[in-house]
This record gives sequence, structure tokens and C-alpha cells, in this order.
Amino acid sequence: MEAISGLSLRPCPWTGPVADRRISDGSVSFSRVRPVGMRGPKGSSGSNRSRRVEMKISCCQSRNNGAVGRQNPRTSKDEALLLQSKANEVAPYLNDRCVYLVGMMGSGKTTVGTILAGVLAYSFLDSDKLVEQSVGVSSVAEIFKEHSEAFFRDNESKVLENLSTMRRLVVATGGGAVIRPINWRYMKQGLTIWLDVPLEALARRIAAVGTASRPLLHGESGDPYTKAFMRLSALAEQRGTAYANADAKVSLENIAAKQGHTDVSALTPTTIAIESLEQVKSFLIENSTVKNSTFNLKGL
Ligand SMILES: Nc1ncnc2c1ncn2[C@@H]1O[C@H](COP(=O)(O)OP(=O)(O)OP(=O)(O)O)[C@@H](O)[C@H]1O
Ligand SMILES: O=C(O)C1=C[C@@H](O)[C@@H](O)[C@H](O)C1
Repeated sequence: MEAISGLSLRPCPWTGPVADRRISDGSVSFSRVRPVGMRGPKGSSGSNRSRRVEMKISCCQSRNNGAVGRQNPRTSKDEALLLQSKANEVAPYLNDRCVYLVGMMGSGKTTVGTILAGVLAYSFLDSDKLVEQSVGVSSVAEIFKEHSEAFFRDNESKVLENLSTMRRLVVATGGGAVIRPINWRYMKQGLTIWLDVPLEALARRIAAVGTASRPLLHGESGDPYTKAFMRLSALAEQRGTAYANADAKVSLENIAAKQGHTDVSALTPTTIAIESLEQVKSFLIENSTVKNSTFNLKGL
């Protein structure tokens, strides 16, 4: 797994924003003091030495409170406890950095991301939804139709740039966010996890819910499974190894093999969340050995 830039495991003082105010409409207001030299909003003079910047985004504050088991009836109490204990192990070393989930459409970024946010006591955000909000259009499909894919991608990059200064967020990114190198620069301010799901499983999941909300898969004739499978295969080919830039790779095929399953559909989202934390832990250990040999790893 190639790591574009390493993360320091040394506890680092955070200067970014905190989700500091819940607002009644379900959104959260973030604020931070922008240090000198950071680019301000368009039209601002930038002359103050520091200035309070506010960004209001909708999010789902995920506190666990036993919600893991309730979210998924297939989650056993033992699995839920293991998940929480893995999160407790990893949390101090994440040091409030954001977690970005990358992967193809339907790979489970939202499902797994919500669980991770719950056990890490982070807030969950979906970058597609943030793009919709910032453009003022109700769906990604509409943005593609009314504007263009390039317009969507530009706004996606702006959203990721804004998120890159924040903390304590789990972000489900858009499936195509990985294709722009600049987005990696933003996401690498946090920890990135690739959910690697076989195309057949993705096509099955997507066929079950339809392709209407996924403009890059919509519009071809044929049965929903074949249509989704063909388009996903073409996108995967185009994207090549872009997803492999993530710090941690979570391969559903590997988890299934380890657990003696022949089909990844036997894996619960909680199992996948546990493996995600395991892979994050491995990344943090490996990275700290290479980059920071003096760091105390006893807690991991
Ligand atoms: N482990 C799993 N097993 C079976 N179905 C799953 C699993 N994880 C997610 N799903 C289902 O797959 C579909 C896609 O999941 P989800 O929305 O979490 O993916 P996503 O990566 O966020 O997708 P997109 O990028 O298109 O928004 C949903 O219907 C979800 O219920
Ligand atoms: O894989 C992709 O390119 C996309 C995935 C979705 O999450 C949306 O971001 C959009 O439909 C494009």
C-alpha cells in the first residue's frame, strides 16, 4: 500500500476547528481561528492577523450509546464490544484527525463510516451531501444534469479542502474523489481508508437499490445487475490504482477468506468496521516505526 505522505504519530497540537455548536436544524457550526497566511474567503482583505471563520454543515453526530448493535441486527454483543475496544485503542493515536473513507460507489462508506463515527465519538459527514448543499441542488444526479461532472468535481474538491482543516470527523467521500491528486493532499491531512469490495458484490448492492441516484451508472439499458456491473468495471479500469493511495486497505475478500466465508455478503458492516480499525492501527504502527522510532507504541 503506497502512502503518499506519512502521518506523525507524535501527539500534535491541533489548530483546526472543532464542531462547536449544534444547531436545531441538525447541522453543526465549525469555527476556528485562521492563522496568518491562510487563504480567506473570496473578497476578504486578509489583513487581520487572525480571523474567526465559520462553516455550517449538516452532519450526523454519531455517539455510540449502544447504537452499534441496534443499527445492525446481525451484530452480536461480543462483536460490538470488540469494535468499541478497537476504537478505544486507536483513538488516542488518531489524535482527533479526521478519517476519510474512499471506495467505489456502494462500497459501504456511509454504512461503515457511520459505525466508525459512533465508536470514535466523531461526527459523520457525507461529502456528496456537502456538495449538494454548497451548490444548492438537491441531488448529485441533478448537479450532473444541470451542470456537468467537471462542475461537480470542482465543488467536491472545495468541500474536501474545507474539511481538511477540521477534526473529529469521519467522512464518506464520493466514489470518484480519488481521481484528483489535489483531493489526496486534502484527505491526507487525516487518515484514509479504502473499502475494497469485489465488483460483483457492488453491482448486487446497487442493483438492489437502483441506479437513479448514481448518474455515472444510470442510463444504460439492460437488467440492473448487468448494467451496474458493466459500468462499475469500466470505472474501476479507468481509476486503476487510485484507491490504493489510501493509508489503510480493507479488503472484503481477505476478511471473508480469514473467516472462512466464500462470499463477502456474509460480512456484517460491524465486522468491516472492526477490520478498518485493525488496518488503521497497523498503518499507524508501521508509519511510526519508519518515521518516528522514538514514539511510545505501548498503547497499541
Ligand atoms: N456489509 C454490507 N453488506 C451488505 N450490504 C451492505 C453492506 N454495506 C453496505 N451495504 C448496502 O450497500 C448499499 C451501499 O452502501 P453505502 O451507501 O454505505 O455505500 P457508499 O460507499 O456510501 O455508496 P455511495 O458512494 O454510492 O454513496 C446500501 O444499500 C447498504 O445498505
Ligand atoms: O464514483 C463516482 O464517480 C461517483 C460516486 C458518487 O459517490 C458521487 O460522488 C457521484 O455520483 C460520482
